[in-house]
Amino acid sequence: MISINLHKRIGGNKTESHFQLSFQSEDIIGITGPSGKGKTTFLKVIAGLVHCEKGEINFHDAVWLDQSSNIFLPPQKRNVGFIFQDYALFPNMTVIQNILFAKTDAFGEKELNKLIECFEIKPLLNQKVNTLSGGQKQRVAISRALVQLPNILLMDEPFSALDFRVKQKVIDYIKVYHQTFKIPLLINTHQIHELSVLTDKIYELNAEKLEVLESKKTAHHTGNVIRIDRQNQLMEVMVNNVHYTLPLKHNIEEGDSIQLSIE
Ligand SMILES: Nc1ncnc2c1ncn2[C@@H]1O[C@H](COP(=O)(O)OP(=O)(O)OP(=O)(O)O)[C@@H](O)[C@H]1O
Repeated sequence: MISINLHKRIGGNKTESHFQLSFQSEDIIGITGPSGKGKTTFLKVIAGLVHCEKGEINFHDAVWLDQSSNIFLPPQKRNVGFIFQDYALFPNMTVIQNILFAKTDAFGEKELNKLIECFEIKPLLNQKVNTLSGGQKQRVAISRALVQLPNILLMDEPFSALDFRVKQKVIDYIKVYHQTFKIPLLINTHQIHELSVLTDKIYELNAEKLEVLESKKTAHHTGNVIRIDRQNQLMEVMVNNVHYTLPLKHNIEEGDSIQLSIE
């Protein structure tokens, strides 16, 4: 069990925001909410990059943070994978140098080749990162975090620069990666439909606290099919103002209502 309980003043706020959640290694957690409420800041506190006013982080049996006992495990000992909004790649290194810098031996060559293939970065491997487009940089940043096999993967708007087709491939890869390595994922995004295809639970950081927005374990709804992508055999379904991207079912047309049970 991973339990996080943090209090921090965000921006110039006088009151502290409260960020509290618990989850298992098998979980993928989504966090959404209005801009500037502190989603990125709280991810940085979990990584140990930013301090908070008050709080505890228990990672299974290890205490990463306990302000009341002056316990603060430094970032390098937490082995956190962080995908930053601005990618934070080494600009003068090539793509493969960036990836190999982070890669752990436990992430084998075969797995690396599969990732390179799936993320479509093979032609870019020997290019300097500062010559890449935003979407290409983002794929490298995700790759670099994945090959690290971190204790937890913190992803800040990880798919924002990817086109629809590549995004589906990356999301599918991450689902399998998560099932294989059982690394918990915390994903910040405004693109809530991206979260819905991946996450077990979605929280919203709003009004200075974190609230459950959706839990897949209880989601059984009627949805409207708002878009069909026949090329990739996907359909976009809207349920209670949340978008889901799902495999296309037979005989479904745009505008249809369908029953959606998500486990
Ligand atoms: N390095 C910094 N120095 C000072 N203030 C900062 C810094 N980074 C962020 N802030 C402030 O902290 C507040 C929260 O920012 P944060 O990036 O955590 O919000 P967010 O919810 O992730 O926003 P977004 O959804 O736009 O990414 C904002 O008011 C921002 O101006």
